[in-house]
Amino acid sequence: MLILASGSPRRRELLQLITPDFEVAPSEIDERAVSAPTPRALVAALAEAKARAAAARPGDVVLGCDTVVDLDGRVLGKPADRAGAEAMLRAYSGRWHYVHTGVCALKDGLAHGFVETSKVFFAPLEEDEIAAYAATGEPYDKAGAYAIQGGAARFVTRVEGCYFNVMGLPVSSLYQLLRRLDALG
Ligand SMILES: Cc1cn([C@H]2C[C@H](O)[C@@H](COP(=O)(O)OP(=O)(O)OP(=O)(O)O)O2)c(=O)[nH]c1=O
Repeated sequence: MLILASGSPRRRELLQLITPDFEVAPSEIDERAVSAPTPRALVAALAEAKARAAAARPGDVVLGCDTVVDLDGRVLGKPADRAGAEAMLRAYSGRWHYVHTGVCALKDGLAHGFVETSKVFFAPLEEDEIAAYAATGEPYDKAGAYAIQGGAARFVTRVEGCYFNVMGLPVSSLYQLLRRLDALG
């Protein structure tokens, strides 16, 4: 069985685009206990830690994932509060940033993983737009304080790379990996 070790409703929806045959078993890890030299190495390590923390039976393939925004090498995860969310949105105004998602598929104790990177450009934002978006509450459970599939769609003028990767799961690359691991039923 394919197990999605994630509590994210977005990831569940996106995995449905690949296969209906999976179970969801969110794994709780202390993300602050994991460190890495680069944002890409960090999402890879967190994805593997989430996959290894989930309960699995022999033959299962367990999927762990982690998404962060990378602004000039600085990792932006979920904002702590409204001021934090507004500061992140202000920082994206009129420029590119990267979004990295680490994916780890664990099969018989062996980790098969990759990191996918997309580039996102935000239009120049004014203070009233930033405040209004933060006030919707949408940024708080999102890496980097925005949802490209939600209200932040208004701000994103360009995406280079996989759109779904920005939402939390690089659908096409993951499909290829799951096919290779014979995990698609
Ligand atoms: C940038 C961005 C992130 N996100 C979401 C996807 C993820 O749910 C979340 C990234 O946080 P993560 O810590 O990667 O994941 P999570 O805590 O939501 O779920 P789990 O650890 O159980 O797998 O941000 C969007 O939905 N849209 C976006 O545009």
